[in-house]
Amino acid sequence: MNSAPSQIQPPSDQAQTAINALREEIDQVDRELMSLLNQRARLALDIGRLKKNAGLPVFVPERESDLLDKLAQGNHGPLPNRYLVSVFREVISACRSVQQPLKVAFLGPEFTFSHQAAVQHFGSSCGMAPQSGIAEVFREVESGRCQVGLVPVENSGEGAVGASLDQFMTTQLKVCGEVYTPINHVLMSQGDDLDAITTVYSHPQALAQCRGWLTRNLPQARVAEAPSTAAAARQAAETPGSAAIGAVAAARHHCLKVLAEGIQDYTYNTTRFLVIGKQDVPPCGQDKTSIVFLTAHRPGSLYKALGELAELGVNLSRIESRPTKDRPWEYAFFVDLNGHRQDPEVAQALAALESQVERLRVLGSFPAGEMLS
Ligand SMILES: O=C(O)C(=O)C[C@]1(C(=O)O)C=C[C@@H](O)C=C1
Repeated sequence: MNSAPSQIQPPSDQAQTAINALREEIDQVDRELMSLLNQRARLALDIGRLKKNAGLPVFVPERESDLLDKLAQGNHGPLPNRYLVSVFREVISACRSVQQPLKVAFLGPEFTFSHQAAVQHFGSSCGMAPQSGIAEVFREVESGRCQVGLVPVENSGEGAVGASLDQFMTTQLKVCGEVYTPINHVLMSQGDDLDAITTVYSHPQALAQCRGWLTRNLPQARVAEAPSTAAAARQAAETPGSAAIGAVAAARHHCLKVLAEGIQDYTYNTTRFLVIGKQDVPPCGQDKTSIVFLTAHRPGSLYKALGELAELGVNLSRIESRPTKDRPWEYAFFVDLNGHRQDPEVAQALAALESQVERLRVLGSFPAGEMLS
């Protein structure tokens, strides 16, 4: 894999002069941006003082979502919306932090895809609080030690994350956001020779997602399960002749070489996370609502329940069943629907649904996440 360093020819004097002139213009733009960013931070500080006096939370998901939507709609390039939105997420993150740093609980350790999702959504000017399990993420937010948490709820290939659904059955926390994170697995190692790799470490789910690639490209290697993709990266950094599968951030953190990227068997491999917190989020116009309900053990009860939503033209984006645990062979149904609980047709549908089911809880209405690919 070693290739000779390419010979970079020095630019002509004319090209160098033009580059220098453009760099001076960039310096000027950067000075203006800095001044504007500080002006924006001062405005955020003013808002922060007013919110504090009124007892309002620093984090306002619907405003952040609306602001990013408006910027994306008004953007005429050349920066693609994806890049523009991630720059502004960082700007908002910094302006939020000058008011009060947000503490985010997520399923740790650092440099896993959950960590990546937390940074993607909240920006890097936050206190990141990695937890040892999904239940611990809920406890951190319930106790107030963290204002928000982020938990995985489903993967495009592997389906539902049961441990998160179980927590939603009993918690009083609300869903206040949604994040889609592309899971782009890389193979990382100290060396750069694929043939010399004898062991590949990773989390069982990551190994399962890359099984086909491993069979084709590393038939000689044994696979070894690790508690997380980040732990696998650490193990690869400590074990010569081994490799790990995980996020590129873990490779960077452990100074490992990325030998192959996007090695998951299905190119569309995305995990959906939910943001949990204590606040009710008002509508932003692009909302979803998560609910959970139990139906009576009678023929047609689920059919009737869903019929109420269909009658009012409410679109469902997901339905999932999960054993209730307290009564054997009884199930809770998790449904996500388009719209906010305050939208008249959603409010009407939820009231009608309530009359058909044994127990209904609205987990929260929140700005719909953007599906990145
Ligand atoms: O609008 C607010 O409430 C702000 O505090 C400003 C701001 C921003 O930077 O735009 C920061 C944090 C909030 O979550 C939403 C928006």
